[in-house]
Amino acid sequence: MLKLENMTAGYGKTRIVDDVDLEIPAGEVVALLGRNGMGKTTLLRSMFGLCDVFAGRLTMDGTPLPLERPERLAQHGLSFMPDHRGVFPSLSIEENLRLAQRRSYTPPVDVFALFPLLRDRSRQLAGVLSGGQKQQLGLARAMLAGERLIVVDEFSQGLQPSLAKAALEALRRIADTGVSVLLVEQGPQLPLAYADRIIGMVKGRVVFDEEVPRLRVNPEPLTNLLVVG
Ligand SMILES: Nc1ncnc2c1ncn2[C@@H]1O[C@H](COP(=O)(O)OP(=O)(O)OP(=O)(O)O)[C@@H](O)[C@H]1O
Repeated sequence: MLKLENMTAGYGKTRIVDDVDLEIPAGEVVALLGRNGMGKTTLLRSMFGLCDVFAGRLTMDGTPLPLERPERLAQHGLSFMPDHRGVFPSLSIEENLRLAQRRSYTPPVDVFALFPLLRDRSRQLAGVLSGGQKQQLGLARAMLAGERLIVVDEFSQGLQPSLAKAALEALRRIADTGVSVLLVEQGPQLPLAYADRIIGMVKGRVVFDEEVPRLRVNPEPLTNLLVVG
């Protein structure tokens, strides 16, 4: 179980994320939704020491974790794919994947079956890939590294719909083995189909946290979140 308590964070002196509590139990896929500029990216970044944190605590299964950069938290099995995908452009696809792979962990999903491009072009530099192709590499890296937690910003950015669906199904299978998954997504369709919970964010605060089956019956909170704000 990942637990984030009283997170308040931003940039310089500006507070963007305001006193957010978040829980993601092992085995759950949680989607974070909200209109542009509401602080979703900043909330994810705050967990990985990538913005200024004014207050807040991160624990995994009750053990406090430092709010440190992704490469440090990777040692604990926590992976983060940022909105710019976080791939190493001057390394090959193969090298990018090898760096992400944990020695003692194999995810329950074959990333090459999911994204055949990664095998077909394994020797090519990541820097020459298109945005959608980098997204596939970034997601594969997150799946290989996230033994306990996978955090993904802008999940379906640049992916064709069938691939986005397959990738989320894969994350669902990974979660089913006890991994916590948190993803930011622009639209509600994929989260409504595959997530367990949806968290809504407005102006740096969590405004609702609802089980997906309830939202399927009554999507009003989602409509308010994404249309009215
Ligand atoms: N590096 C930065 N320095 C200063 N302000 C920033 C920085 N990055 C983001 N912001 C500001 O923080 C606010 C929240 O941005 P954030 O990217 O967290 O929102 P978001 O909900 O992820 O939106 P989007 O979907 O557009 O990415 C915005 O007002 C943005 O201008």
